[in-house]
Amino acid sequence: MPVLTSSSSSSSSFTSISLSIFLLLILYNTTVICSATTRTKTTHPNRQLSVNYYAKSCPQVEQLIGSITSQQFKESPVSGPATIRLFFHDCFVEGCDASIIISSKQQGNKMLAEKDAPDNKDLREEGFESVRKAKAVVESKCPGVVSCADILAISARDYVHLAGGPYYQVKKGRWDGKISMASKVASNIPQANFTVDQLLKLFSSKGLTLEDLVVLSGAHTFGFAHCQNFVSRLYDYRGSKQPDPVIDPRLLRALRMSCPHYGGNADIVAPFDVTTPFVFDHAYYGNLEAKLGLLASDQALSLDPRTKPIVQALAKDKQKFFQAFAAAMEKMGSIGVKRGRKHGEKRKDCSMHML
Ligand code: HEM
Ligand SMILES: [Ca+2]
Ligand SMILES: [Ca+2]
Repeated sequence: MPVLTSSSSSSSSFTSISLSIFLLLILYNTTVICSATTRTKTTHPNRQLSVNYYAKSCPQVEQLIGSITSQQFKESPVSGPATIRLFFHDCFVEGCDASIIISSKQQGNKMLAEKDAPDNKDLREEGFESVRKAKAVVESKCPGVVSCADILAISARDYVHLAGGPYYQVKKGRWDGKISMASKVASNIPQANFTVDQLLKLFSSKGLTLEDLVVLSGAHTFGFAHCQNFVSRLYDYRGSKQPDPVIDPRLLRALRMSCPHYGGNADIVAPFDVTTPFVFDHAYYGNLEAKLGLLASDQALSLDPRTKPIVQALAKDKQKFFQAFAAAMEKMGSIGVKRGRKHGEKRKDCSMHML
C-alpha cells in the first residue's frame, strides 16, 4: 500500500485523502465516450424556455425522469458526474440540443458524430445510459413529446441534487439538433491545460462570464479524471522537467504512485475532489486554495487575480455556491437553444436523427 505508507507523517485528514485516492484509483476503471461542440451564440436565452413547457403535454415528465435518475444514482453513483459532464459537452457544441448523444453512422469513418471526437472519448457510458433509460420511460407515457435535450437538462439537475447539491427548476422547450459532427468539437471544449485567458475566451464565446467559469468549474467537486489529463503537472510542468510548484507535495506523491510519467495504465483515474469525491459540495474551492487542484485549469482559478476572489468567496460560503451554480446551469442550459422544425427535431431514439 505505497500510497498509504507514504503519508505516514501527515495529518489523519491527509491519510484519508491518500486512502480515498488509492481506493478510487483501483475502483474506477472507466471507459468513456465523448462529444463535440461548435461555437454557438447565445441568442435570447431564456425567452424560449419555460418551467411549465410540458404542463399540458406531459405533466409527469420530471417524475418519470426522476424515477430513473434516483435508481441509477443508487446503482451507479458515477452516473451523476457522467451526466453533468455530458450536459456541459452538449451545450458547448451546437448548443443544448442533444447533439452529443447522436451515434456515428456505421459506414466508414466519414462524418463521425460528436461523441466519437477525441475530446469526447472520455465521456462515461453511464451518462448516455441514463438518458436512454429516461427517454424510454418518458416515451412510454408521452410519446413524441419530450426532447432528448430537455431530458438531459433535467437529469443533470436531478444528479446535482441527489449528490447533495442544490435543487433548481429546469426551464424546458429545447428541441433536439439535426447536426452532430465530430469536427465541431475540438474548438469548443476546453483542455485540462488551458490558461485562464483561454478558458475565458471560450466561455465568453458562449455568453458566459468570468464568474460563470469559476462557478461551473465547481462541478469538479465530484467525478474523476484520467492520468493523461494531469500527468505533465506531476513530472514536467510546462517543459520545466519539474512538477508544478503549485501542487501539495503529499498530493503529488500520491498521484505519482498511480500515474507514472510513461507507460502507466491508461484507464486509471483520480478524483477531482480528494476530500469528498462523490458529494456535490463546495469543497472544490477550499481544495484549490490548499493546492489540491487536479487539473492545471482548476488550479489556475485560484491563482489568477481575476478569478481568485471568486474562488475565495465560494470556498467560504456553500449556500452562495449552490445558488450561483443553479443560476449558471440555467445560463449554460440555454446556450444555442433551438425551437421548431426548421432547426430542430424531437427524436424517438436519442442516438438517432429523425429521417
Ligand atoms: C472550465 C473548463 C473545464 C475543463 C478544462 C474541464 C476538463 C475536464 C477533464 C479533462 C475531465 C476528465 C475527463 C476524464 O479524464 O475522464 C473532466 C471531467 C469532468 N468535468 Fe470538466 N472541465 C471543465 C469544465 C466543466 C464544466 C463547466 C462542467 C459542468 C458544469 C464539468 C463537469 C465535469 C465532470 C462532472 C467531470 C467528471 C466526469 C466523470 O467522472 O465521469 N467540467 N473535465
Ligand atoms: Ca449540442
Ligand atoms: Ca465534493
